[in-house]
Amino acid sequence: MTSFNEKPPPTADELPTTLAAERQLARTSDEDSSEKKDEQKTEAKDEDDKEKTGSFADFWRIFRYTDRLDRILYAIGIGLAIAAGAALPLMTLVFGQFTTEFTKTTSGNGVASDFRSTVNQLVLYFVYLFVGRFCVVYISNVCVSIAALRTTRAVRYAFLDSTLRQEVWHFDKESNGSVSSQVTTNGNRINQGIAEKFAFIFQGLSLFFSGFIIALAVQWKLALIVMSIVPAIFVVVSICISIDAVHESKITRIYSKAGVLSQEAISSIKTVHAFWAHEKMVRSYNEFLQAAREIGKKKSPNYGVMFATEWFCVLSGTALAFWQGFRMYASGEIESVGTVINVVLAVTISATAMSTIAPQIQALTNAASAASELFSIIDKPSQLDPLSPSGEQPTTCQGDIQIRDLSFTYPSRPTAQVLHSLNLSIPAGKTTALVGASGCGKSTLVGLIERWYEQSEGDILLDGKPLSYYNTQWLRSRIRLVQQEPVLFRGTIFENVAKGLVDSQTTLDPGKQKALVEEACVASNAHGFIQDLPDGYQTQVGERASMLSGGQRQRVAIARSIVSNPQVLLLDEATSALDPRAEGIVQDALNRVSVGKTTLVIAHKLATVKAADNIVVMSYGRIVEQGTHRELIKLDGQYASLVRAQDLGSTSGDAADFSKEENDLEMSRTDTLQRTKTEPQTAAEAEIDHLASGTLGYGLVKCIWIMLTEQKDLYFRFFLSCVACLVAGGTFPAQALLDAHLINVFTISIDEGRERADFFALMFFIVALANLFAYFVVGWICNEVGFDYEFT
Ligand SMILES: Nc1ncnc2c1ncn2[C@@H]1O[C@H](COP(=O)(O)OP(=O)(O)OP(=O)(O)O)[C@@H](O)[C@H]1O
Repeated sequence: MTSFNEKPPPTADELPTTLAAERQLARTSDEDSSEKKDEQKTEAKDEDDKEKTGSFADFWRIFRYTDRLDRILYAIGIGLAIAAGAALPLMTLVFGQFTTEFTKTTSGNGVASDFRSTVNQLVLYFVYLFVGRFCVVYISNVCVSIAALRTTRAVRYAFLDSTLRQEVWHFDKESNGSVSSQVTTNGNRINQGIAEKFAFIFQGLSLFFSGFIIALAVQWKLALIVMSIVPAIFVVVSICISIDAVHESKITRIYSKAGVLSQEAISSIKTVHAFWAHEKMVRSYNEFLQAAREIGKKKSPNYGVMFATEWFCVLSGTALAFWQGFRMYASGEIESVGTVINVVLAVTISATAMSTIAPQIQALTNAASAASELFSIIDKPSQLDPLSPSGEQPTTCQGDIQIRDLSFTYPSRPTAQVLHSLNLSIPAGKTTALVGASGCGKSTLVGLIERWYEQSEGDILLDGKPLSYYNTQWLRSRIRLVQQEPVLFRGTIFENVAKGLVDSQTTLDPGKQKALVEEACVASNAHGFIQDLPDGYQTQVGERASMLSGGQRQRVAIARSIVSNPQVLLLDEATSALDPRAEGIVQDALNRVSVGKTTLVIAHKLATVKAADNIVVMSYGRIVEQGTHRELIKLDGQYASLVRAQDLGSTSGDAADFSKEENDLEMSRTDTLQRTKTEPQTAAEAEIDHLASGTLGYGLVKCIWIMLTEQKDLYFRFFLSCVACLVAGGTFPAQALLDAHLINVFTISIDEGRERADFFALMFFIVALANLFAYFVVGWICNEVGFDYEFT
C-alpha cells in the first residue's frame, strides 16, 4: 500500500527547517557526530574569516545618520568636553603656585598675612575650576548622550528598513543571526561608542595636549626631560589597545551568537522540553561561554602590561622630574618648587590621559565593527525588493496562472534541485489542489508564486505576463497566502485584519474600514467569536496571538487575507494544525471565501481537496498525475493509492462535513475559551514579572560572597591577588609621602638637599618598580582565575 510516507527518509539536507528550535536541535544533535563537528568548525572558521572588523570609515559613517539637531548637540557636547579636559591642567598652575607660596612661608621667606590672602585667592580659583568643570562635563554628557540615542535610532531604523527589503532567501542563511539580536546588540554597541565615551576621548585629548602646553610654557626644559616617558607610554598603550580591541570584538561576537542560541531556546521552550534537549542546549551555550572565556583570559595580562608600564613610567618620570628639578633649582634655572610641581603634575596628568582614552577607543572600535555589520546589510542591494515602487500595477486582475517549464533550486542549497521542468495551469476562478509526499516541493511552488524566490528556469505567468512584470507589493496584495501557522501581530483584532487593506482602502475613513474588516470577518467565520469577546474587535491578541485559540487565530488570519478581496488565494495546509472541530469551522470559512477566486490548495488530508476542480499529484519536484478526484480514482495511480491509504470512506476527521450547528456550538464556547485562556496568561505574565524582578533579592556583597565561597581552589590566587592589589594601591599613599619629602628638600640648604633629593628620587623609583610588579601579578592572576581586570 502506498502512503504519503512512501518517500525514503529525508537526508540531513532535506530536513524541514521551519521551526527555529528544530533547526537548533538538529544542529545540537549534529554536534554529537565528530565528523559533523569538523564540518561545523570549518564553517565557523569561514564565517569568522568573513567577519568584519570595522574601520574608521565605518565609525565615521555612523554620523551620516545625524540630523541638524544631533549635529548641534554633538558640537556643544564635544566643545564642552574639550573645555573640561583643559580645565584639569589649569589646576596644576594653581597647585604649583600654592606649593610655592607654602614653601616660601614655611621656610620663613614669606609674610603670613600675604600667604593667607594668596591661599584664599587660590582656593577660590580651585572652587571656580571645580564648579565650572562639573557643569561643563554634565552638559557635555547630556548633549552627547541625547545625540547618540537619536543617531543610533536612525541607524537601527535604516537597518530594519533594509532588512525588510531583503529578498526572502537572505533569511535562509543561519549565519545572519536573529534580526532582533542584531538590532539590539549592535545598536547598543554603536550607542556606547558615540555617546559619553566618544566625548570622553575629546576630553582626554584636550587634557593630553593642554597638559603638555602648560608644562612647556612653565618650564620647557624640565617639561621636555619629563616628557621622555611619553613615547614609552604611547607605544605600549597603543599596542595593548589594538590587541584588546581584537579580543573584545571576538568576545562580543561570541556573546551575540550565544544570545541568539538562548533566544531560540527560550522562544521554543516547549520543543526543548519535549525533546529533552536542555542538556544539549546548555552544552552548546557553555561552549560559547568557554570560547569567550578563553579569549577573555588573554585580556587581563594585556591590561596588566598596559597599566604596569604606564604607572611605572609615570612614577619614574616623577622621580626623574624631582631629581632633575632640584638640580635646576640648585643651578638657579628654576626659581621655586612650585614650577617643578606644576611641570610634574601637568606632564603626568597628560601621560595618564592616554590610558583613560584607551577603554574609550575600545568602545569606538566596537562601535565601528557593530556599524560595519549593520552597514553590510544596509548596503546590500536587494535582488527582489518587496517595497520597490517599480513594476506594473494593472487596475484589474483575472487571476489566471500558468506555469511553464519551471525549475528551481534554493540559493541556500544550490546542489539540490527542488522543482524539475514543471508545467501547470491554474485557471482563474477555479480551485487547484496540490498533493504529494512531504518534501516534494508543494510549498516551494507557493513560495515562487508569492515571488519569495526567483525561479532558476522557466516562467510563472499571471494573466499572461511573467510575475516580474508586476510591482511586488501589488502582486502580493492580489495573491494572498494562508499558511499552516498563522502569524498575528501584537495589537487588536481590528488592527490585525486591517493590515490586509491595500491601495485606496488604507485611506478610507475609519467607519468604512471597520465595515470592510467586519465583512471579511463574517466571511471567515470569525465575526461571531470576536463579538463574544469582552472588547470585540478592540481585543488585544497578545504576544504571538496567545490569547486566541488556534482556530480563532486562523480565522482572523483568513479575514486579513481576504479583506482586500484578492483574486488568488494560496492555502498552504491552512487547516492542518487544527483539531477536527476547529478544522471544520475554518474549512467552512475557506470554502466560502474561495468562491469565484483562483485557489491553490495544499493539503495532506485528501478529504479537504476532493472537491477541487483539478488535483495535481507531485512527486520529487515533478507532476505525476492530475485531474478531478473521480478521474484520478479511475486512473488508479498514485492518488488512488493515497486515497486508499487515508480511507476516505471514513467520515471521521472529514472537515468539510462539519455542520453549521457545530460551528455555532464552537462560537458559543468562545466566551469560556476566552476566559480560560486569559487566566493562565495572567499567571504567566505574573511569573515573567517575578523573573524579571531579578536576583532573588541578593545584594552585591552576597553575590560576591557566594562566588568566592564556590571557588575554594582559587583561594591562594585570591590571596596573592589581594597582596598585589594592596601593593599597587599602596604605591599612591607612598607617592604622597615621598612628594612631601621631596618638596621639603627645596626648603633646606642646597648641599643637604641634593643628597636627600637623590635618596627620595631613588625611593620613588623603587615604588615605581613595586607598582610595576604588582600590576603584572594582578594581570597574571586575573588570567588564571578568569576575572575581569577591573574587578580586582
Ligand atoms: N528555504 C529553504 N532553503 C533550502 N531548502 C529548502 C527550503 N525550503 C524547503 N527546502 C527544501 O525543498 C524541498 C521541498 O520543500 P517543500 O517545503 O516545498 O516541500 P513540501 O512538499 O511543501 O513539504 P511538506 O508537505 O512537508 O510541507 C525539501 O527538500 C526542503 O528541504
